[in-house]
Amino acid sequence: MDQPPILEARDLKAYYITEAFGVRRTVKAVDGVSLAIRPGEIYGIAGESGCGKSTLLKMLLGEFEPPLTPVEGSVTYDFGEGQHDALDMSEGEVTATRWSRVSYVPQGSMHVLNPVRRIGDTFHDFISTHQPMSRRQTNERVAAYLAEFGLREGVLRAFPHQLSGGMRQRVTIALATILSPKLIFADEPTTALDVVVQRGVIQLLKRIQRDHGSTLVLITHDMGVQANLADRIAVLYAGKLVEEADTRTIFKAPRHPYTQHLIGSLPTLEDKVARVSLPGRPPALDDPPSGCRFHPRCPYAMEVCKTIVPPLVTLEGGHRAACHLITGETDHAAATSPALA
Ligand SMILES: Nc1ncnc2c1ncn2[C@@H]1O[C@H](COP(=O)(O)OP(=O)(O)OP(=O)(O)O)[C@@H](O)[C@H]1O
Repeated sequence: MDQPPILEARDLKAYYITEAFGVRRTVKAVDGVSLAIRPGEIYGIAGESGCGKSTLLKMLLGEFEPPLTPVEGSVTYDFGEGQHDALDMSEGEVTATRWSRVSYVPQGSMHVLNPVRRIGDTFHDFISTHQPMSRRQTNERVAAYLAEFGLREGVLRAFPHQLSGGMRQRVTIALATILSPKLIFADEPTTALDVVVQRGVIQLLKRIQRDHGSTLVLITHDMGVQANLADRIAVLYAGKLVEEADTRTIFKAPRHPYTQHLIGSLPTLEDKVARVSLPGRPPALDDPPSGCRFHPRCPYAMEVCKTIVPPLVTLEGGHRAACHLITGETDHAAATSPALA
């Protein structure tokens, strides 16, 4: 029997709700997202900047504060002992869960590494809040763990600014994974690193996921990184999940025009000239386009796309996509199916 999902979001709506000078503004950054992440998989969340990836991450982590407000739906974790509500954890549950069960590799290592503390002190503070340990014990444990990441013991005595960007990112990943969490979120873990260092970080994440048997949720706009790491990919556009499938299907047979665009804009070795990107940008989400939110940029937009939101339909092999081109096809197939005649 299939294991239950380790993380599940059902019809999740999370909006930034602000009020200034009596004017209320609602930014629908996550608008009706449902997804289920299986234990042990690498699940990629893709989409251009402004599509709602970071907002979705905050909700999946259960770490949000006003103006971001959960409006509808649910997020649940299941670590094998039944479901927990991720959006309504007590302070005690947050402390027990964060880092030891659910951890997070943030965008930019400087967010978690205190610039005026040595790396060893940061690790000690961090580990001792979860597991009482002497300074010597933490140093030994951390040195052994850092060695697996190709980092020398001397790193423990260094300040963050004394390390290269790639070393800092490896230290951040070590910090997020030393307690063997079951669920790891990584937010743009390779952005801002050069290509060679990127490759090292990708291999490192793969190895951790394999060795610890953890589940990795990878948030990145970079489809090249998604292709290298993810088992399945969800594509977000303007706060909505527009397509989800295993990585091979996403790259070989994408059904949503937005996914086709994301993949089509990836350079290949055969390219002699730069690829042309799709004009326009994701819309502002306080007043998103009616109907399909992608219709103003879609090369195949039809009348129906301007008014009716396409449903997310399930295709062969659990592939899901939300596009009227597909719904039109399936309606047509149903209408002409001899079984239904
Ligand atoms: N604090 C905020 N108040 C109001 N709107 C916000 C706030 N933070 C983000 N938004 C809006 O929410 C939408 C989704 O933003 P989000 O940062 O989640 O997207 P993203 O895909 O992660 O992009 P990026 O990669 O640039 O972070 C955008 O339209 C953004 O302008």
